[in-house]
Amino acid sequence: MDTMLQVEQLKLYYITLKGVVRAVDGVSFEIDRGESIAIVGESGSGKSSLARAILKLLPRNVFLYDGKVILDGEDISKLNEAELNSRVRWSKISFVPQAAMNSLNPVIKIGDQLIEPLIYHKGYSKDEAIKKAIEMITYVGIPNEFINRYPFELSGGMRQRVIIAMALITEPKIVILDEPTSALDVITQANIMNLLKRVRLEKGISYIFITHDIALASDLADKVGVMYAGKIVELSDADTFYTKPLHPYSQLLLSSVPSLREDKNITYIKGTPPSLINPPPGCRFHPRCPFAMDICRREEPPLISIEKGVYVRCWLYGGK
Ligand SMILES: Nc1ncnc2c1ncn2[C@@H]1O[C@H](COP(=O)(O)OP(=O)(O)OP(=O)(O)O)[C@@H](O)[C@H]1O
Repeated sequence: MDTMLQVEQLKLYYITLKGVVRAVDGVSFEIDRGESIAIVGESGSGKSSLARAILKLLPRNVFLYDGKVILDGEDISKLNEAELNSRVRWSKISFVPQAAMNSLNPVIKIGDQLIEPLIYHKGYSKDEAIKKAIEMITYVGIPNEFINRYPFELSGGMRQRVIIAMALITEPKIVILDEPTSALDVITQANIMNLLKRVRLEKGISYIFITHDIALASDLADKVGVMYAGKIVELSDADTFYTKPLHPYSQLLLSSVPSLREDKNITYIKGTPPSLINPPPGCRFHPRCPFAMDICRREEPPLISIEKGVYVRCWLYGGK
């Protein structure tokens, strides 16, 4: 197949007064052209940090940034800011950060905000950019006269559509969406999900969809990566993941989701996610794991290959 993005042993550590936070600790996965992955996990597991590490959008307190991010054959983790801005960010990968709809500039009209990436990253003239902005805003389901409105004149769902239009306007190959529906009511959430599905189908775009809501992720993803304490603990195709989750953490995550179709017992995951400054030795999940064995407390499990495309980081599946 045609690999679009390959993330290899990516690490992003932060330095703080309390110590080094290992937010992304050796994450690897790949996606083919047009394929999508959902990265799921509890709050604080490192999902947003992973998104920023892929784009090399690093805060000032970085302690370590390491690994490879190979996009369309080029390792973009080695590029400098100027190269990333001119050739990669927006043009090849767009990023919709958490709560992006609230970060639209309140004093600039929607249209002027939409054309910015085209002018700065794609070299469009203003007239060409306006034409494209009108086309895009209509495509995401907003009447074109809204390009002359200010963000406060739009509902939350409309602002999220504007953000999606902005992410798509430069025709990137990959869009990273960090909790794209979490601030919206359920009906608007469903509408935005439908829009994202349509975009995917029509434009053949790849998504990296970051969420703590695994039920939502099931709608969009071909693959699922479960993050726990900075590491991927299960990587699988979506069908296998939702029908036969392997890692005890994945099983607990899935059984904590209520379902309208089945009468099932809802369980919750006891305890809290570990500190990323002093994570537990061995498997980072062992203090919360109902199946923890001796080895889990001592040695970190490797990512074990179960079948093609299905990996799990758990001693229950072999090893020593
Ligand atoms: N700049 C930073 N400096 C220090 N620690 C940070 C920084 N950014 C994030 N962290 C810490 O890194 C860990 C991972 O955070 P991150 O936001 O990546 O997780 P997340 O899974 O996306 O969580 P959420 O869903 O709540 O956003 C957390 O412990 C967080 O407090």
